[in-house]
Amino acid sequence: MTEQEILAEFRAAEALLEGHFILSSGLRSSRYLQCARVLMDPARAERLARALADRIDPSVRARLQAVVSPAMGGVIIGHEMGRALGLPAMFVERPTGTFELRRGFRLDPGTRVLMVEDVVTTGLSSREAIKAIADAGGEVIAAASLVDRSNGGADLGVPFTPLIRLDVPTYAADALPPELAALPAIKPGSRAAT
Ligand SMILES: O=P(O)(O)OC[C@H]1O[C@H](OP(=O)(O)OP(=O)(O)O)[C@H](O)[C@@H]1O
Ligand SMILES: O=C(O)c1cc(=O)[nH]c(=O)[nH]1
Ligand SMILES: [Mg+2]
Repeated sequence: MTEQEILAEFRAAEALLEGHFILSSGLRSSRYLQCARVLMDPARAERLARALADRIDPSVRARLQAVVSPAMGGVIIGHEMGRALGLPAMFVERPTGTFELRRGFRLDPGTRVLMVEDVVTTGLSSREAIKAIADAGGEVIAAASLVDRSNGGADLGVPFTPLIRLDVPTYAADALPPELAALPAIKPGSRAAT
């Protein structure tokens, strides 16, 4: 799948949003990739997951034993990556504020895991998910996401494969450009605001 074809999928899903967004990290942006809209079409979700799975280094792919993704945004793409790779797919969630494996999901010690996100901006959620997987006994050997909007800034500590990289600026809340400050801010994601 080419970058143009991937972007066309996002456009067709009306997932490229413009406005004033409060991101998971607290940073602000005039653009938001709403992956839930992309993934609401199961055929599209399957197509994009197959394209993402194809990009993972084959020598890494061959060693993977499980997919684990951080809820909420990672759940659907994680499940589709499990389908594409023929692996079990689990998720970590944070009802108490810190990601943990619940619902009877478990990892045998040393299970080699692919951590799958929908979007990576600062990489904080990915790193938190990787720690939760390690705490549960898994070994994250690679990470993947639909979108990398970190502008090369996210170090996840493992090889990281995004389906598409998008160059989208972010701003500290106290350093907004005037056109952004003029718009009401909305926070689409589910991380509790601090
Ligand atoms: O790289 P980061 O700076 O951490 O930002 C990316 C994270 O933000 C979004 O999740 P969010 O925390 O908004 O919650 P959700 O997935 O539960 O909706 C997205 O799903 C990633 O997990
Ligand atoms: O950083 C985020 O919270 C974020 C950015 C984005 O474009 N899309 C998303 O789902 N989350
Ligand atoms: Mg998330």
